[in-house]
Amino acid sequence: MRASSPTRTRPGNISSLPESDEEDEDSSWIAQHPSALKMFEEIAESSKGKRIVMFLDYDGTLSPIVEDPDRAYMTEEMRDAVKGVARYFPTAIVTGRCQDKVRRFVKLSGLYYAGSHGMDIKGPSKKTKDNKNNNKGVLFQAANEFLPMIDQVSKSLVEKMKDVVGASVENNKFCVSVHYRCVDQKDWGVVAEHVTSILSEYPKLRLTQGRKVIEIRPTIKWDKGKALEFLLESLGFADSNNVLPIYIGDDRTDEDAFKVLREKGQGFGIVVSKVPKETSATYSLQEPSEVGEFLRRLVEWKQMSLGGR
Ligand SMILES: O=P(O)(O)OC[C@H]1O[C@H](O[C@H]2O[C@H](CO)[C@@H](O)[C@H](O)[C@H]2O)[C@H](O)[C@@H](O)[C@@H]1O
Repeated sequence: MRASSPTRTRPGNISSLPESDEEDEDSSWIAQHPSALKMFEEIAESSKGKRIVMFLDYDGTLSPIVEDPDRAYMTEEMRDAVKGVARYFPTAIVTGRCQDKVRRFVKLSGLYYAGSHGMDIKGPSKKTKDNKNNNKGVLFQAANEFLPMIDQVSKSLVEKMKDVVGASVENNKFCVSVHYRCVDQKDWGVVAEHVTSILSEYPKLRLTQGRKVIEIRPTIKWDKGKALEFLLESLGFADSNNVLPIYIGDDRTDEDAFKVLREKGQGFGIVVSKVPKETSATYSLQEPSEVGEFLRRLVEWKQMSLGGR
């Protein structure tokens, strides 16, 4: 499972190789995926005459990675930055988390939320006369028939992981996450074995991997890339040249969205990573604080272009 964490393309394990090799490698990666902050003017320039649509992953992008998934809070500064962006551009949170949970973390109305890797998409909620949020914003649920199965598999995993110190299971409604960040590395194999043995009874479910997490999800052809396409279409931008989608994410599952943008030749993927890794993103940012800075600059630039409003 070592490879399931963000990977760094390292030379072979020969200890005498000079450190500078690594620096060369880093600098060639950064040349291929330059900082979105350094390239801000170019990005802003290419959006002229186009409508920016912003797609934001949550964990590792808006909130720093922490040990306890239930405490992955975003800062108030980040919340303000996202709120600012959403004031000017349609904005979606696209996450592996279940939609309700990420909504509780982000705490902003007026956004699109695509939870469970895009299998559960809801538009901005509207308040009814009695001031309750209505449900009309539901746009899409890709895998309803899998709900009982996901529930069942989640319960079996909870049971099975009881004997692995540090492992935890998170039910994300249309998918399940098995976390091993806090598991001693010598027991990672046990986690993998438990997951594989349970999954062998569910041929309609598959595994993907994220940052120290194994994700179990339906075999349907749906991912964050499909969610991005779906949202662009819902916003009226299918086959439009007047749109500039920007997707910011840190994880392997975000690569599906980066690939869609690359294949469409439209917009940009921005990967959040401190280390070189294989990616289809165009630009990079090092960490969530830089994501916040990028979002704030976008807002300032938009306000300037509107004459200070
Ligand atoms: O698509 P994302 O929003 O990036 O969600 C992917 C997974 O993110 C969360 O796990 C990750 O963040 C946790 C909190 O920082 C960290 O403890 C864990 O090791 C990371 O993998 C979330 O808890 C998972 O359910 C998501 O699938």
